[in-house]
Amino acid sequence: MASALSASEIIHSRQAEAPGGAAARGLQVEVRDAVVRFGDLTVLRDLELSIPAGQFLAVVGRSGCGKSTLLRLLAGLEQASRGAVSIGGAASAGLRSDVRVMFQDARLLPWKSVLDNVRIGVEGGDRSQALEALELVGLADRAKEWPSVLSGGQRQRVALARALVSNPSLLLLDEPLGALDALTRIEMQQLIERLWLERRFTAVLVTHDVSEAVALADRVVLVENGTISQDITIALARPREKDSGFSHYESSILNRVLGRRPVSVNQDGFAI
Ligand SMILES: Nc1ncnc2c1ncn2[C@@H]1O[C@H](COP(=O)(O)OP(=O)(O)OP(=O)(O)O)[C@@H](O)[C@H]1O
Repeated sequence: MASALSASEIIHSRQAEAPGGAAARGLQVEVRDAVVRFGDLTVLRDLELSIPAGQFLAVVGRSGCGKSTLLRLLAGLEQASRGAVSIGGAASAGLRSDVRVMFQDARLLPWKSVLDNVRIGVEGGDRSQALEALELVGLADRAKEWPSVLSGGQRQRVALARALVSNPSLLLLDEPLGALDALTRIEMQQLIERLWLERRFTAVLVTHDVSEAVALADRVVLVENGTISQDITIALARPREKDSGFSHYESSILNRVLGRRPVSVNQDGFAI
């Protein structure tokens, strides 16, 4: 789980460059030979990762393997003690205005209305842009209310609106749906996929849920022993149907996360 952040870390004050409100182009991300240490603990080691612009990447792995640390490294919230991170061709140097992060808890400011929470995400607190973003997530009619009267799923929609209001080029998602019930989770997955298809930002999703990774990602990487041990392309049409192709990816990735030998079935239908 990501450690607590200050409000200024979560909320970037400048708007991404998106002339005329045009869809932001996704940013290419490169991580080269990265090492992240906390004291004596080496969490990421010799990590190599290249994410093409506009790709939807999911990061899976056992609890504590370093998924959130990798995401924080991409966000500029963590520094590599060795190696390099570049975002859109520029060496990473802390938080950027065109990179946004969404966490498992919505982190809304309770003393601000829903609309004002979204306005925080855009330069000058532009009201109409914030309202548009709330419309995108289906909550424009709740703009004047307090976050406390919203459901958990609605609060995450507001957090998504705040993350997307400035049209970011890289969206980093740290278990954003982890606390939601199954149905709300599926609805949110569909919403995130729709917005990604419309805007084509680069997306990196950290999740414990292999099914969610297969439902959303073009590619799934498995973090193990501080580095990327598996890199799987999900060659399924969108929107994803939960058919046999989906189940194949789901069970194959789950087996790899658990370190299990893949199960084969013989001609009589028995597992071997
Ligand atoms: N700021 C920090 N200081 C010290 N140790 C840290 C810090 N941040 C993370 N760690 C440690 O690094 C390791 C990886 O943490 P991280 O949160 O990246 O794992 P994770 O894979 O996201 O875990 P989970 O799936 O449980 O959320 C853990 O052992 C954690 O305790």
